[in-house]
This record gives sequence, C-alpha cells and structure tokens, in this order.
Amino acid sequence: MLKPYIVVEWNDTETDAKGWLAVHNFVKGYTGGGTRMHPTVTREEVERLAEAMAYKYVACESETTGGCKAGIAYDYKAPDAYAVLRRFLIAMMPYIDIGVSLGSDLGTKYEDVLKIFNEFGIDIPLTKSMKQNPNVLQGIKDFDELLTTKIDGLFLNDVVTGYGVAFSADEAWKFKNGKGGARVVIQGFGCVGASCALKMSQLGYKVVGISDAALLVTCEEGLDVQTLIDHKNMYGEMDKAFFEPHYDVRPNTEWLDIDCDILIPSALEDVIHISNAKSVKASLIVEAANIPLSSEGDEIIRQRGIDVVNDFVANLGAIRFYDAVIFGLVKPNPQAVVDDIEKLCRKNTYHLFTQAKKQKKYQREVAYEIFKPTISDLPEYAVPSEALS
Ligand SMILES: NC(=O)c1ccc[n+]([C@@H]2O[C@H](COP(=O)([O-])OP(=O)(O)OC[C@H]3O[C@@H](n4cnc5c(N)ncnc54)[C@H](O)[C@@H]3O)[C@@H](O)[C@H]2O)c1
Repeated sequence: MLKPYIVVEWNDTETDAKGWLAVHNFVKGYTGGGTRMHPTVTREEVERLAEAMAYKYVACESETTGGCKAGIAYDYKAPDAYAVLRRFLIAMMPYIDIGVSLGSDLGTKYEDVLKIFNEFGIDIPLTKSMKQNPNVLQGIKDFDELLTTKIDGLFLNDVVTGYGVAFSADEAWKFKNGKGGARVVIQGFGCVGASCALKMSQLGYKVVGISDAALLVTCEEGLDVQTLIDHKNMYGEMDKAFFEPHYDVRPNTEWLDIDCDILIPSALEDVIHISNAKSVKASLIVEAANIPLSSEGDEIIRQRGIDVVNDFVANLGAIRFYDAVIFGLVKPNPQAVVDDIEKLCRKNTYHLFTQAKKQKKYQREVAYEIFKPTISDLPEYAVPSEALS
C-alpha cells in the first residue's frame, strides 16, 4: 500500500486558519486534487482524501496523474475566506510549480482558485514537459473554453461530478433490479448534490428529500428539483420562499429518517457513522461526497447488506473532465464530455457490482482491489526524460 508521499502543513499569518497539502503519489511527475475549506478539516482527513484521489485517477483510467488533496481548516463563509485561500495557495506555489495541480472542492470555487493562479502567472498547473507539449496546451485551451459552457442551464464544470454520480446510481439500481421511480434522498445541494438531484429526476427517480447546511426538505411525491436549483444561493442553500406548501421542512440532522431506496451523501465526510448507520433505510448508498462513511459506519452498512457505489467510482466526473479534455481523449464539447463520463461511470459501476457479486464480497472491498494505485513516481524534475514520454 502506498503511503502519502508528501504532507505539508501551513499556518496562516493573519488568522488562526491551518491547512495541509497531501500528495499521495505522482504519476509521470503530475498529481491532481481539490482544495477544500471547512472548519472541521484535519490533516488526517486531507491524507485520506489524497489517497482516495489516487484511487480515483486509476478508476478514471488516467495514465498521467497521481492523487493529492489540500484542505484548510477555516469557515468558508467568512468574509476573508478568499484571502485565506489566496495565502494558502501562495504558500503552496513551490509544489504547484512542480506539477501539483490543485482545483476546488467543498467550500471553495474553481473560479477563485484560477483567479489566484492567474495573479501569479499560472493558467492551470502543469509539469515542465506538459508546458512544452502543443497537444496539452491545446487541451488546456479547450478546457478553459468548456469552463464557460453550460448544459441544462448549469456550468459544465458544476454538473460533471453530480451527473456521473447519477449515472452510477442508475447503473447500480438497474443491476439490483430495482423498481422504476425509486425514491432518493440527497444530503448537500452544492455543485454535486444539485446536479445529481437534477439528473436523477431526469432519469425518472423521485427525489423525496434534500438537505443543505441549514435544513432538510421532503416531499413523498418528489421535490421540484429545477425550482430548488433556480433559487439556491452561492453556498448551495435552498430558499424556503420557493418551497411548495405541501413540502415538509425539518432539521437537516433528520436526513436519515426519510424513507428512501437510494441515499446519496453529497456534502461532508464521515456523515454516516457508528451512531447513525443503523438508521439508514436505503438498500443502496451512492457516495457523491468523498469518504462520507466512517470506518465504523461502513462496517455496519456492510453487515446490513446495503450495497455501496463508493466515492472514487461514483464521483470521478470532474477529474475525468479535466483529464479527458487536457489529454485529448474526448471531443471538446459539453455533450461529448457528459457522454464520456456516463460511459465511464456506468462501465466501472457495472464491473464493480459484477465482481462483488461473483466474489461474494462487499463492493468497497472489491473497488479497493480493482482500482489500486501502484505507481509512485518522483516529481518530474527528478525523472529521466525518456520515462516521461
Ligand atoms: N465539486 C466536485 O466536482 C466534486 C468532485 C468530487 C467530489 N466532490 C465532493 O462532493 C462533496 C460536495 O462538494 P461540492 O463541490 O458540491 O461542494 P459545495 O461547497 O458546492 O456544496 C456543499 C453542500 O453541502 C451542504 N452542507 C454543508 N454542511 C451540511 C450539513 N451539515 N448537512 C447537509 N448539507 C450540508 C452545503 O449547504 C452545500 O449545499 C464534497 O465532499 C466534495 O469533496 C466534489
């Protein structure tokens, strides 16, 4: 098993914010992952997330990128959150400069990360050899252009992960011979939760419950997801003023009490744990968030025979988008990007469920075997040039 190759700790000079960069591995001198900001972030969490990224790049069929993650323990809603992110990224520049590609994650916005990079003369973090490769430079141009395109009224970058999760959920549910119009509960209504809810409703599922940082809204007949999206704020919080009169509003802590077939945690880590895992009513959990089950919670879910599409299988949409466009694996148009993610998420989910059934094992266990990262390269400046081609 690979260990985290680099872990860097940062202390802010102006607030009590603390942050970490964990590089799990480099592949061909390159590594990628998001930067999260939340008051509960810890070093251990960032290391676990970096490891999950390494598995995700394998599931993504990437031959060019290892996994890393950054995390800042700070309130993402604070007025100086952008300034804190900026100071963190400044401190990380030496790593970014050698092929650590940081994007956004929970609590940060990709446009903010790019704005800070641009201020320091970086477009998208690349290795030296990538900067000299005209195909990669064209891929970056295509990627930049795609960032401004929309699909179903939403920015492409904001739907790629959530749509992929929905395709994985649909594939798993069909594998289970689940009935049509199954009921779905989603925790989180940010980029991922909202777009996943939209695609699930387009695929004919009934989204009966959605929670955000402030509340839980439920409706047995299914929520009007489009209206909820049209009126959510920049923090992924729904606007009660647009709830229909027959909707039920409850504390967000009650999200596991809602009867459903499919549960999609799309917000924080470890939200299903030793004290609440027995309350899960769904027969399928699809992990849109990274590491949403604690290890004790996961053991209870496994023993209860609940099926799981784990995080790096379901939520690889954003990194596949990046990888496929930059390395020219897909035509640079929004529909082709979504089709490519659909194909990969369905293929991996089907493979995972088939193997788990055949081996009579829990899906997560099988996923950790199938998508195990095996490469741990040095940063590019230390790799002989022939090994990079
Ligand atoms: N954005 C991506 O492309 C991407 C890719 C892979 C994985 N993920 C993971 O998906 C998760 C969500 O990411 P995002 O980009 O949608 O974040 P986001 O910041 O856009 O949204 C987070 C959502 O979680 C909600 N939330 C916060 N605390 C909550 C609570 N206690 N109960 C219920 N909801 C709560 C917020 O209100 C918001 O709706 C994270 O775990 C992230 O690591 C994101």
